Amino acid sequence: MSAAVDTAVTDARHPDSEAAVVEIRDLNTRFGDAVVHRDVSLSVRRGEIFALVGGSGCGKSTMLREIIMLQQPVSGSIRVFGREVIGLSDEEALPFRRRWGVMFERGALFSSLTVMENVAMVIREHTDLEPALADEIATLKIALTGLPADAGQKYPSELSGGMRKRAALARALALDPELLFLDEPTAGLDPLSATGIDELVRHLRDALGLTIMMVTHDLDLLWRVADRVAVLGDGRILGVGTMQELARSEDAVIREYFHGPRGRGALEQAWNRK
Ligand SMILES: Nc1ncnc2c1ncn2[C@@H]1O[C@H](COP(=O)(O)OP(=O)(O)OP(=O)(O)O)[C@@H](O)[C@H]1O
Repeated sequence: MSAAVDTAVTDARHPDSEAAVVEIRDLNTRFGDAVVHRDVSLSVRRGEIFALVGGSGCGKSTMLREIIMLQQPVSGSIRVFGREVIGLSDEEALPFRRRWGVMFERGALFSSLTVMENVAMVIREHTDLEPALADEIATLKIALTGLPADAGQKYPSELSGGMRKRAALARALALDPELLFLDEPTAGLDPLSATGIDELVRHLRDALGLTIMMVTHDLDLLWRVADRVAVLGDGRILGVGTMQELARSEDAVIREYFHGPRGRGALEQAWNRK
């Protein structure tokens, strides 16, 4: 591992608590005998786009699910906005759920509702706003994601994959979150649509001052938007740093990830863009 990545790992293990929006310490997760996370520690700082990467089945989505309280780890600490979230009741979890937005891999839109109804539903569920005002806010959120004005009246099945991702993002933004979780935001998209989502993610962070934590396999997305990246493997964090730092790492798994055939292609494109 290079010195730069070493420093970054140390930094992640002893995060600056004040600036950390998500802070994970000594997280252990097991399913039966299968160990998924062993003493994993990392932190996501306010305002950054932080990505979690690693091979299939290494526990990225599980970690996301633990942070958003859909699943419980065996042990460890997960602090969000400075407060421990492990073990909270549904009622105690509600104020947290209002402060973050989540976009799941498959969008998780209700197929029987229009895009507008999907977004407005979240606003109505969590606020006392009049339906007309909830619809107005939903329209704004839909526009914010770059969808055309008529998209609100369409059903998810009438949209392209890229438009569905945008609609899911509009729903994740419904309650003006400070923190956004994205699970594979570009999965299943053609390169052009994926590039549009890359730009949108960065634009939303800059325009709304969001903190974004995402799980992705998309190396182009990582090069384009991630401020810092954590590589998960063998239950541990193998390295944390900028893409430039990680690309210089001597860790065998990280090297394979960044310098294997797919990684090389993305690396070349990243250099060509400079
Ligand atoms: N509820 C569960 N019960 C049992 N095993 C589970 C459960 N959820 C996840 N696992 C296992 O935990 C491991 C990590 O799964 P997870 O979905 O977090 O991986 P991932 O890194 O997100 O993978 P991918 O990149 O393929 O989406 C896998 O071996 C998976 O089979």
